[in-house]
Amino acid sequence: MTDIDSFAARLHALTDGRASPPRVKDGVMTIALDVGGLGEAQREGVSAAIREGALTVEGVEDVRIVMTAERRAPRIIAVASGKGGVGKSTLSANLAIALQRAGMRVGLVDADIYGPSQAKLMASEGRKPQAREKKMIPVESLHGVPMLSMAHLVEPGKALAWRGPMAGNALGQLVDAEWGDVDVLVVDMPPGTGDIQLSMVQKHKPMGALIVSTPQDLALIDAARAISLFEQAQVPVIGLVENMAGYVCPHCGEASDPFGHGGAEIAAAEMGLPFLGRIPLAIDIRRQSDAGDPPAAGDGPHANAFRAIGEQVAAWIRDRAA
Ligand SMILES: Nc1ncnc2c1ncn2[C@@H]1O[C@H](COP(=O)(O)OP(=O)(O)OP(=O)(O)O)[C@@H](O)[C@H]1O
Repeated sequence: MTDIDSFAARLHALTDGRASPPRVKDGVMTIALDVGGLGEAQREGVSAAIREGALTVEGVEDVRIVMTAERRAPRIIAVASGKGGVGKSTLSANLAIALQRAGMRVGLVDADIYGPSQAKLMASEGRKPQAREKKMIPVESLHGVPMLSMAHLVEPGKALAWRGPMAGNALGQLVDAEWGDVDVLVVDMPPGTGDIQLSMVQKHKPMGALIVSTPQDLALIDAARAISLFEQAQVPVIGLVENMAGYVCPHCGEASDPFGHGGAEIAAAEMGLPFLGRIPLAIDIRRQSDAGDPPAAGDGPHANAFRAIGEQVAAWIRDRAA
């Protein structure tokens, strides 16, 4: 026999937070289950598992599962780094596209309130979000990923002189927008471990975080700081990505490692975290990013590098959401 509290904890894990807290009256346990987005077989599988577990709770003779199709908020995947300029925004944009190509419904939020760059990277500059019932409606990007960034709200080139709480509110508006049937929201975090990052992990509870670093020691020390922020907030770190690894000269073909080689993979192993892959330092990646044409949307070795990372993240999300 199980007690109701331990069953409630198991229920949460079993349903990925889709179930209401269980209530028992006259031997009947009642649970509301949000089945929005679940297929028939998944609904039946989850219901059967709930029923089986519920009947082991002391005093429960029958189980009533009320299915609701309430839309749930998208799951958040935060892309973070300790240091600025290591390629978070580049990875976020390409990850969003790679996840979409892996069959997920993806949205993108630029949480870099003071230095937004996603509108440029995703070719959606100049678009203005509409609002419905006080919620923003994301703008469409050229690549079919709905997105929101401060860049869609403020005039280009204007500096934002906001204090922490205002920036936190702005982030809330971007994240709690009208995301429709989006099931995964990739959030491009600002660098470091300040107010926005705290408000992100505390208020918006990402499902997982991806950490980007360049291979050299200094960047890795900062990455460790970002990892510890997520770990303290009990946000699982999906893994580490090494960016700007290895440079192949487009003229002579000679390979060099301006920022060192393999540092992030070693650091990931030391911290017991998965290493998800490396993205080379390549002029084409910079050029295409500046032109609003993320490599992941095309073909070739760079697209493949982002796709391989996207597939691992998609598998991680599916594992957790199953
Ligand atoms: N793998 C790469 N090869 C070549 N250039 C790259 C690569 N990754 C990123 N860049 C370039 O480096 C610059 C910084 O990248 P990006 O803006 O993605 O970093 P960031 O960590 O988001 O920066 P910030 O801290 O300012 O938000 C950009 O000009 C980008 O095009």
